[in-house]
Amino acid sequence: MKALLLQLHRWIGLVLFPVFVLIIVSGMVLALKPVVEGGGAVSYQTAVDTTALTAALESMDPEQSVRSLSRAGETAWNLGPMGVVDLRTGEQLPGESDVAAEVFGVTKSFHKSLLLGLGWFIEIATWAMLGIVVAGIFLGWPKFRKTLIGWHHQLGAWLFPLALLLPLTGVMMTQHIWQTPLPISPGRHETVKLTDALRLAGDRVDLSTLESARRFKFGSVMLSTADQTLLVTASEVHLLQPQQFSSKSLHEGTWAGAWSGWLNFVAGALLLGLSVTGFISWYRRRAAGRKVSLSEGAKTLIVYASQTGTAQRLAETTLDCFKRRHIPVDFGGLAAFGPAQWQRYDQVLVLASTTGEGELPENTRGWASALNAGAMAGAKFSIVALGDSRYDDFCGGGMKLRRALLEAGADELEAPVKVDQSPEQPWRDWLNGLSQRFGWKLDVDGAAVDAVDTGQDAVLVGRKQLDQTQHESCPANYSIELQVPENVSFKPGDLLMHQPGEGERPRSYSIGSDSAVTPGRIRLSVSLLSYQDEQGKEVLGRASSDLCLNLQPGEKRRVQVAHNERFNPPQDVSTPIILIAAGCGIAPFIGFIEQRAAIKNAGPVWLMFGNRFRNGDYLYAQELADWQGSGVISRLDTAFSRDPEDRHYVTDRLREAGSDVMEWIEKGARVYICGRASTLGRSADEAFIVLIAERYGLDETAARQKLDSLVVAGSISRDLFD
Ligand SMILES: Cc1cc2nc3c(=O)[nH]c(=O)nc-3n(C[C@H](O)[C@H](O)[C@H](O)COP(=O)(O)O)c2cc1C
Repeated sequence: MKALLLQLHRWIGLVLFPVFVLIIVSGMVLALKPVVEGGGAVSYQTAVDTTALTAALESMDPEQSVRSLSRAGETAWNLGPMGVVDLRTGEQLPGESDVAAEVFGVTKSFHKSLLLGLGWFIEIATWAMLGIVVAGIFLGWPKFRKTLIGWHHQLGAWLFPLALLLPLTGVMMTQHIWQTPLPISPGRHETVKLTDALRLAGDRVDLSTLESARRFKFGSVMLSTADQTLLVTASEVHLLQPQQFSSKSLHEGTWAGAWSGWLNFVAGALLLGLSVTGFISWYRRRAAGRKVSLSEGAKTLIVYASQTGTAQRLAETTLDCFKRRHIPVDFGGLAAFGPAQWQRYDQVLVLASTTGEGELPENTRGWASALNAGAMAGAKFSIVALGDSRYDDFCGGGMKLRRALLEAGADELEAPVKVDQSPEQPWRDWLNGLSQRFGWKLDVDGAAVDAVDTGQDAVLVGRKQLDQTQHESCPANYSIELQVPENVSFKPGDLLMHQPGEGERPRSYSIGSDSAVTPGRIRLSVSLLSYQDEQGKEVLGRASSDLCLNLQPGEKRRVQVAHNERFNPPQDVSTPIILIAAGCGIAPFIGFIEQRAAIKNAGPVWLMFGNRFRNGDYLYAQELADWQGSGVISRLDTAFSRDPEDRHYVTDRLREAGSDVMEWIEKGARVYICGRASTLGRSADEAFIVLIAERYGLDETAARQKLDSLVVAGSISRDLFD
């Protein structure tokens, strides 16, 4: 229910945002009317001569087109389009017309119908605004956060009655609720002329203090004197009972003169603030999901698929080369452009890296696997695949993408370029080749490419076993602390590359600390791998045994930090996070939680952790309990699959808490999943597909697509290993 309310609150707010701004701003101008008028009219010495007034009107405006007139001096009257006229002399007083009245008049028509006769639309928008404000209060009491959306929540909650005032009274006005009752009702009425109304009323009541006369509903005329309001029809004169409080006086801010005007002005400012902060927060979140740049008339598209940022930086350098020659190009992450968009360009330049074991970067896999045969017919591309030949599947990710593109019918412009570690020279050759072929004349050789990071020494400063391996089947897990130079920057979720021996492929370990919190201190959580070789002999993993057993305190190894931006904690520390880990997948999350523990007002953390036995391999049990005790972890769910009294996996917890998880995501939470690809990775995907399908009533294919889009938008990030 809350989820539905949030969707309504958000989407109605976004769709009607421009209309709300127009209504609110014009309403704020109108709220100043009682302020400008000071809550009371000027009092005059001279009694009004209604005979002179009607005579003036009849001679100057025989068609009776004037809609309203008001007193502008002792003997002067503002006759609308005819300006201000002195009744004694019949003289027109130029420049004396009431500017404020004109401004308020136009603004009022705008506020009521956008000057386009759209009264019905304004009525619907007012209902919608009321609905949004009411839905907002049902979304729960917010925690204080110093972010734009944090202010949106706080202002909306604390000042709810003020936010409600204008839309509620607006809707009441349109429904004629709590208004001064009118002695006349809709129907066929004869329209009374202003002059006739003045005569008719003048015969029965004293009009010597008349202040204004204006056409009113159903052909009537409303007259205001210093102490009375009269409604005149063709045959009758009604005295209206003054009513201080009504939906109209509250909406117009006239119930207490200037004060109530100011109050409504502030209420309008509040509504404007809520609309704008809501809109900007939504826009920022959306923009963060896609870094795209588009140029008018672009014939070339540059896309990248990057895990640790190298392919992205290279793609940005490629973009710069075009920009310097003033050649329009479009640019962005692979997943930001649908297959059909590729066909619009003469050529698409692709830079794609490899991660895992020959995989494409996380957020592009769904895009590539969704390509259907023929979907890319007519698209032309050239690909640079980044990789490292020390891995078994050299440039496997880029090559997978290339195969998928060719199978979908795209044409390749040039042979693919495979890059082994340092991309600089092969990239220059590739772009120079394309530049010559298409006559772009790019200055590729003048472009500066980031130097390849050659790594740094890391010294072992601490190591402790995280579990008591009472169970043969459990691998031993270690927390390892390494000291690197303090100028090396890293965030939780970045990878530490460690090469156990010459020519061997580097292994990557997730970093569980933040250089901003513990400068130079890299924390890893490493599982000591062991397997049986062909002869059935127990063999230890090369890299893990080097870190867990061989490396001695004070000894060093050459390591490299690979940034993994998609798996770093959210930049906005108030963003709620859900961390799902199995076994050593807890590694980065220790850093995530430690980072939040170091900050005040950090957003909520929900950790789901699973392993085999509570007693034995509940990694970091004490630290997690402490963080839960101090409120840093707001929710902690565990699952121990081999404990007879539990026998659950962490993904069972995910399934059980599914509606809460989806609600968190809808409210902007980010989900991080870390563990083995073959176990946690696969079953978390399956769980999410079921949850999404149930929540939005989708079939499996559509739910899978939605999951892919959540991954692309950064709502769900995975760091999986084998
Ligand atoms: C965790 C990890 C796994 C990798 N796996 C492979 C691989 O299987 N095959 C390969 O050729 N390169 C592999 N690489 C090397 C990267 O593709 C290479 O460093 C590339 O320049 C990274 O580009 P990126 O920063 O844009 O992701 C791997 C790198 C990392 C960090």
